Amino acid sequence: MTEYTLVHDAAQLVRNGDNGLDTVSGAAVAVEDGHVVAAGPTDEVVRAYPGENAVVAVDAGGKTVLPGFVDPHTHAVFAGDRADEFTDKLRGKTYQEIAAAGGGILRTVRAVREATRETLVENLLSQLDGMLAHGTTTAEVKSGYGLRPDTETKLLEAIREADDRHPIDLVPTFMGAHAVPDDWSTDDYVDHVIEDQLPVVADRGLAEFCDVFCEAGIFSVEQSRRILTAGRDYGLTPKVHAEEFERIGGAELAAELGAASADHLLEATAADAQALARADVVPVLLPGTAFALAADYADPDQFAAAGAEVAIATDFNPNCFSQSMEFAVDLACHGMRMEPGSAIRAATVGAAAAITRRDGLGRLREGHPGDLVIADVPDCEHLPYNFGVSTVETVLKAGEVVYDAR
Ligand SMILES: N=CN[C@@H](CCC(=O)O)C(=O)O
Ligand SMILES: [Zn+2]
Repeated sequence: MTEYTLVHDAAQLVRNGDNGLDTVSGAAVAVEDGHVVAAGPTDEVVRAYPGENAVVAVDAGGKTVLPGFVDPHTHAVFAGDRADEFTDKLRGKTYQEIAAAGGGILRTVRAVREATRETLVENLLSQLDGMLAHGTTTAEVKSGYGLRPDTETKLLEAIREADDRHPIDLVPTFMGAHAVPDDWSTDDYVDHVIEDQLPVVADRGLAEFCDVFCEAGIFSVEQSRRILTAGRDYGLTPKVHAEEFERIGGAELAAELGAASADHLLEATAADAQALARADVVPVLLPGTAFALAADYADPDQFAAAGAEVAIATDFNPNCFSQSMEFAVDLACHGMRMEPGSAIRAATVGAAAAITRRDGLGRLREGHPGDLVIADVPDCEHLPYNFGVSTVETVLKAGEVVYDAR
């Protein structure tokens, strides 16, 4: 007899179709060998996969079943803490002023350079527990707090080890171009990233994507192009931090290079949105960052109007200290004014596309990964409607219960 997991009698199941959520009421999902083998009305599913023969059967009566969240933009591996900078921001300091005074990214770089690999792994595992408790089953994690070959690889090795030890699937991104270290000219540091960091990262197969903080005063479009093109030559797919504080052309660069995603986009224009959509680059919107910076939110409508599959992410980092995709969905609705269905799609299918997983991750359909969340809400509209609390009750990864708050 085959071994399968059954989740049955859900008040609502979100399957995600080619467009829209494709919901089913009174539904069940069966998962075998890590993949969905049936997802639809409970009576149809249990006819083929009866509860009494299931290895695990979970009654989702009155609750909503949705695909596990994919978080496509995090800086989740770091050491130290910057809570005092949060208070400084509340007192009126800007992100750039804090960075210029020795805080910000370079402060976390100092802490990471002093930390052992084991500490970084333990820190990341503990953050992943928080992410899982809010429904994340796959997450991208960037390096970028090392800024030297040894410390960038230390971060990426920590990501690899945490991936082996934690149920959340991790997708590693090399981001040596996250900031310019003290005592370097930007051009020299760009050469260093290309000549001394990228080859080591690529040779050791430590990353899938290469990202750059393309921003006024950090890396110009031309410098970003050099790094991303070199990364692409090593087989790393480009991603771009684009138009966060100033619009300098990062979105156009992402379109030109066929990047997997362009992220932040607070200052992006409708023309940028169209360029991204034409090039099939996923706009990744980070409502938590705008919330933490008290900045204006990105405008999701301009990306949707251009025909893009929009993604949302936490941007979890010491400046945006939220591990929760549930909160990202809440903010996408309450802050960016996305409708609940659009926000949930952006946190699943859209987010999977942002890490080039367009093969079924983020959908609960036959043949697709059995990663799912059972939320204690009668339908998915209630998930962001009931903001500020966790509605995630149970999480299954590849059909196995990996988190259970019941
Ligand atoms: N904008 C650049 N990088 C991060 C912030 C990292 C940090 O402040 O430590 C971001 O995506 O928001
Ligand atoms: Zn980022």
